[in-house]
Amino acid sequence: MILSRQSIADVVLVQPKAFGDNRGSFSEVYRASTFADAGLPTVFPQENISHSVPEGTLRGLHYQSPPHAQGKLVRCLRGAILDVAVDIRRGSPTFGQHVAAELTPENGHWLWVPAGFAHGFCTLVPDTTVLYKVTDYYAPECDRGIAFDDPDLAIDWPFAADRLVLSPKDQTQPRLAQIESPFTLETAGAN
Ligand SMILES: Cc1cn([C@H]2C[C@H](O)[C@@H](COP(=O)(O)OP(=O)(O)O[C@H]3O[C@H](C)C(=O)[C@H](O)[C@H]3O)O2)c(=O)[nH]c1=O
Repeated sequence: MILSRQSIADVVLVQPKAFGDNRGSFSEVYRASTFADAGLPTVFPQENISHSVPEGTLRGLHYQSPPHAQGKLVRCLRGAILDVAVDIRRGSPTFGQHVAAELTPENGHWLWVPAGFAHGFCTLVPDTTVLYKVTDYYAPECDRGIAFDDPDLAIDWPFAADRLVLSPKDQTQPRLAQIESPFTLETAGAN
């Protein structure tokens, strides 16, 4: 299992090793000791699966505010996504910058998105299933969002806006400049 810190060092791409043979393959996709050695959390009290039918389904950009901020460990079980993590930690030298990674069952990668980041993905093909482990429980009162098309974020989504499928909530999220992020580099913590 290879853990690679990305252009924003707190975001980590996790690449499990696959053992192939004539039957198919086997991978250890999570090992607490490896995560602990890398300074990543090892307690994920909730796990989510979302299934998106149309290609171009965009879920995000979401985060939970403290006291229920969530780190997310994201993988794609079927189909393909462009997964995006946006640094919203006030005082961070990479505030407003993002990491994007293509996640597929074929590459088997996870993306680790720490608390203090807004998260979203866009499906690249129909019938895409995403599984993600989170470091705190769902708290609807702490559910927050940022506009996927915030020009200050300059995220290069794979489809034009008129081909994207969004929830009503995600069609009306505020821009990052319009909110006061509840996170600072100190409160969100590095990991
Ligand atoms: C997130 C969540 C949602 N729900 C319920 C609330 C709604 O009745 C329904 C759909 O929720 P929502 O439209 O917020 O689902 P997504 O748009 O996929 O939201 C997720 O999308 C992006 C990618 C994220 O990173 C978050 O994990 C999460 O915000 O599931 C729950 O019961 N538990 C949960 O943990």
